[in-house]
Amino acid sequence: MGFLRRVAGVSLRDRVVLICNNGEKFMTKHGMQNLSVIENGSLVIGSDGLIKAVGPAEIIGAQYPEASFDNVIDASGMCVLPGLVDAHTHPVWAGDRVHEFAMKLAGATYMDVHRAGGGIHFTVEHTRAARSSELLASFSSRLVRMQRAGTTLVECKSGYGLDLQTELKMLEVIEEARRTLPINISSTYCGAHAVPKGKTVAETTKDILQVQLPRLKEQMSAGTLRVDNIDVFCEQGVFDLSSTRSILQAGKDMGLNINFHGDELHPMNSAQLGAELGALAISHLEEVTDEGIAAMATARTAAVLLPTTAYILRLPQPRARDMLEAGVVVALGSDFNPNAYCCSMPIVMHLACVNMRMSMPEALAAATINAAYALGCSHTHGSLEVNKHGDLLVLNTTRWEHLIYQLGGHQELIRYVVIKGNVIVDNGKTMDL
Ligand SMILES: N=CN[C@@H](CCC(=O)O)C(=O)O
Ligand SMILES: [Zn+2]
Repeated sequence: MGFLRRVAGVSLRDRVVLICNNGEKFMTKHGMQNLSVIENGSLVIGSDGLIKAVGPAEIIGAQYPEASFDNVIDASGMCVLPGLVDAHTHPVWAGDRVHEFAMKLAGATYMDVHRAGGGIHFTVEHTRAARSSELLASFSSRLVRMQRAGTTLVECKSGYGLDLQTELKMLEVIEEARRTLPINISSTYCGAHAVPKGKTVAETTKDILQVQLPRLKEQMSAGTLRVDNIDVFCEQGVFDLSSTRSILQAGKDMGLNINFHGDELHPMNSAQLGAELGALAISHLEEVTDEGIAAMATARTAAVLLPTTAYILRLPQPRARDMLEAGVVVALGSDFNPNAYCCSMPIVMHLACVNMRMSMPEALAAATINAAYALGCSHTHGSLEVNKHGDLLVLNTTRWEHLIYQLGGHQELIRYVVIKGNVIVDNGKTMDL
């Protein structure tokens, strides 16, 4: 047992929700409805932060006497889940947009605000002016909030720079957080988030292809920046299908995963384009067509659904049920951004269940294994299986469904958040349900 010299252990008398137990990289409808759960289980995390064993408590207990552990969590009467995965966020920015929330409540649409020079443009102005240290400070506190709500892996986009200098500043801030904070980060270049004021789509596309992406490539090759995904906001009045195609293809040629915004406010055939380009994921899809759904199912392109956006903007709900029936890999994201200010995946799952008609097991699979798949990380994250990261939540309840059922109750329900075997959040409270 040499490798177990410094072991963090979780010993349980109750339920461990594995999600899946057969090395699945994603789950479709049937699997999502039949999550793998062990009653009275135990789980062992090694000193390298990876899961070493998980199974019935008697078997694991015999293999690993408690004396071999640095840290033992007795989770009797509680339940254990994989850390939540947030597959879509815009968390690096300066300047909030609470004034625009008021405008939208009074009837303005998202595009009304955008065309009037607000929305993304407002945030770009403030983010360009902000120092890296300010961006890092606010970004870090948002990440801490996400961790407290159970997120252990989060996708983080750039996209409030729209010029080389600010896009790099944002990506460097994301990189710094990745190096210094426990939460796992998947980093996305989203230089095509909007067409900057005073520029055309053609000029912007040219700048991205000829200036921004080549510079990114240099920094990635030099090892100074790690970027995982490429994103474009494919939408009427933003990037059309042809500019979206050329930017995504160029990113793919650099080794980035395609993961973009599509079919949100208008049907754009984004889903078909993504499927054709081998996109790992497409987000939003409120306006996806039947053909788009079929194409995504065949290509195994994940649909990252964002219930907060449809809720806040009063959009039609994404067609989660049709996607699940068609065999699409459905994932969830918070879409945290100055328009949709939500750091909580438990709230996102609740909205997905009520507004998009997903069941609680479907929502949990969409916020764990399928969200990890959308980020190309489901071989290491998204379920409690041997050799995956020891990222998990311990809840103050025997029924994990409380995490979704109790709208906004996650702070009291989450007792521990563990990332790679380290306890990151310890709420030390007991509660009455
Ligand atoms: N739709 C485009 N992008 C974001 C909103 C960004 C913003 O409004 O700042 C989204 O996913 O909802
Ligand atoms: Zn977004």
